[in-house]
Amino acid sequence: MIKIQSITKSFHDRMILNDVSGTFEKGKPNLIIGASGTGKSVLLKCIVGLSKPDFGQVFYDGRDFYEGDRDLKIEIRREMGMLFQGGALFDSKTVEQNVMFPLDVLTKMSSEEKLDRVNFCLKRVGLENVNRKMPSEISGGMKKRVGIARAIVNNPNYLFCDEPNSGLDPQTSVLIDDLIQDISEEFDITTIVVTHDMNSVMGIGERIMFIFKGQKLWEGTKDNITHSNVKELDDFVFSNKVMSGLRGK
Ligand SMILES: Nc1ncnc2c1ncn2[C@@H]1O[C@H](COP(=O)(O)OP(=O)(O)OP(=O)(O)O)[C@@H](O)[C@H]1O
Repeated sequence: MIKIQSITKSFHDRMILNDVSGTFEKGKPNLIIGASGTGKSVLLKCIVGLSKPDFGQVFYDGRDFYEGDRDLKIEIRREMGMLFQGGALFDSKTVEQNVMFPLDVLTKMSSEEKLDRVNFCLKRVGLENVNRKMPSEISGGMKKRVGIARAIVNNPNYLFCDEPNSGLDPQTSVLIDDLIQDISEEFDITTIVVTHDMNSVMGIGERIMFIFKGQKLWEGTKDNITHSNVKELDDFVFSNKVMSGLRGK
């Protein structure tokens, strides 16, 4: 479980995050949603340690990340897997080399052990016989799968996905969402997904935190998101044409 407490962050005297608290549970995807520019990515960066909050704490299963010493930070970082926007694969490396990269950097595993683990993860995301392909030779959806395989290759306790569906067609998006959900459950990972995709929200939104102008205005599930009585959330949810149609607008 990840717990955040009173996360506050400004850039050049402009407050981007204002006193955001909450918990992200193990074994499921926890969604952070909100409109563009509302502070979701900054919040994710504060959580993973890429941007230090001006105020507030982040606890990884009780371990205070920012108060911890260098060794604790390294230990927690080793337990993180990240899926970046666009997959962020190394273009000059093969699929196999891309997925193996964290093992090369973070472990002392033998070549055979690394290859076994890479093949296990590629199989888990539904990719086989693509080890020697270059990223330029595979589709956007396959790149995302490779990104997921790389994110889980080192057995993370925590998985962070920033807009995992960007650039994907709706059908492929659903497959990627389902994969993220299944993997979180199967390997008992605390997963945080940043998204503004209502399809994802209605698909895998068992735990949702809604951010509006740097503040947490609501949290709940996909089942109660449509009757929250929070105007800003309604505006966000029903700006989606499908959702608006369901509401009978
Ligand atoms: N390093 C920075 N310096 C100054 N301002 C920043 C910095 N990083 C982010 N911001 C500002 O913080 C605000 C929130 O940005 P953020 O990227 O978190 O939005 P977001 O909700 O993730 O949006 P999107 O869905 O479009 O990615 C924006 O106004 C952005 O310009």
